[in-house]
Amino acid sequence: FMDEHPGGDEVLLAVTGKDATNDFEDVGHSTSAKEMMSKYCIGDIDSSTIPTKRMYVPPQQASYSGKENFL
Ligand code: HEM
Repeated sequence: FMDEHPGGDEVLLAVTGKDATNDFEDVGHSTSAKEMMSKYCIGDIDSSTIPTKRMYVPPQQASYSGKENFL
């Protein structure tokens, strides 16, 4: 989906490994963008497994071997 995302791949990579709900909502995505979500949904998070203490999770960019190799 990164190659197809109209907002580009960098914004998606910046929120890997965390709940990106607020990031998604802050952009003000269109209704059709929200409908696309169901196509890409791989599951729901069991809220009872969410740690009460917030942990900082840095972007998981190290394993991405995409276009930065060509820059
Ligand atoms: C599977 C999840 C996502 C889908 C299906 C999606 C889909 C889209 C679509 C269709 C657009 C074109 C504009 C629109 O129709 O609203 C768009 C634009 C954009 N998206 Fe996403 N998006 C997703 C996740 C995210 C996330 C997590 C972020 C931020 C971290 C993000 C940031 C943006 C930005 C910055 C734009 C450009 C807005 C503009 O130029 O006006 N998107 N996205």
